[in-house]
Amino acid sequence: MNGFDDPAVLGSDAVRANITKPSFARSRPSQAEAEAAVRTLISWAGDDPARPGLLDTPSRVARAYEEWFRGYKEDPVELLERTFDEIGSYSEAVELHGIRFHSFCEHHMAGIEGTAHIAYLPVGRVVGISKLARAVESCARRLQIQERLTDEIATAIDAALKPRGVAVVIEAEHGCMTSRGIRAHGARLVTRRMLGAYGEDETLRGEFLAAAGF
Ligand SMILES: Nc1nc2c(ncn2[C@@H]2O[C@H](COP(=O)(O)OP(=O)(O)OP(=O)(O)O)[C@@H](O)[C@H]2O)c(=O)[nH]1
Ligand SMILES: [Zn+2]
Repeated sequence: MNGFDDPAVLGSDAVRANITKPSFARSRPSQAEAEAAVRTLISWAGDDPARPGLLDTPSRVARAYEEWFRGYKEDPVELLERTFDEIGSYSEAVELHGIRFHSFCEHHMAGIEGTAHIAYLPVGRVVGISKLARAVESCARRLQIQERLTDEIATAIDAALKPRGVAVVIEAEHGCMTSRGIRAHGARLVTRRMLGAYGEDETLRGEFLAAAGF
């Protein structure tokens, strides 16, 4: 089983819709408005946005936001759709481990530093491995909670490749829990999404988790 035949088990249409390029980009404020907002936050933090060292900061922050939130301009499914079908009779798991990423939590806009591990069981085609890492980046460079990030990566792979199964595990440290609040340094959140055969086959799932270091 693959695709969206069973939304209760596999990635749902709602998740699929969320990871495509969002339509709210139409109402995007201007760069001048973004820079004014940064000046407001500098004042709120207690500093003077007019002092020389901070004069260029709003435009730098706006440029940094273009990078940090680049994911809103991308569609991870599109990135994954360039596939190769000359794979002989290969149908074993394809696994990519240790994909480092940087994201932002949607509650505090604090950094999330994490590592993703991915596996899928190809049916007649595979994707270039860099595209798996690009799909992680595309989903991560948005405001996220880790559970949804995990789900979106799995759903994107499932939608693009129609494999027999997809497994995604993410371990990450959340800045909102380490630099503020409870200050639980070193605490890591682990989330996983198992679709198709990975949801059904405990042995397969166990092999993947062991290879991912769990
Ligand atoms: N499940 C989940 N929770 C997250 C994630 N990122 C941040 N959070 C949590 O989101 C919650 C937001 O809770 P609130 O009580 O509204 O915010 P807060 O008062 O700043 O909470 P504290 O962090 O406990 O000070 C916090 O418990 C965060 O730890 C995530 O990716 N997944
Ligand atoms: Zn947070």
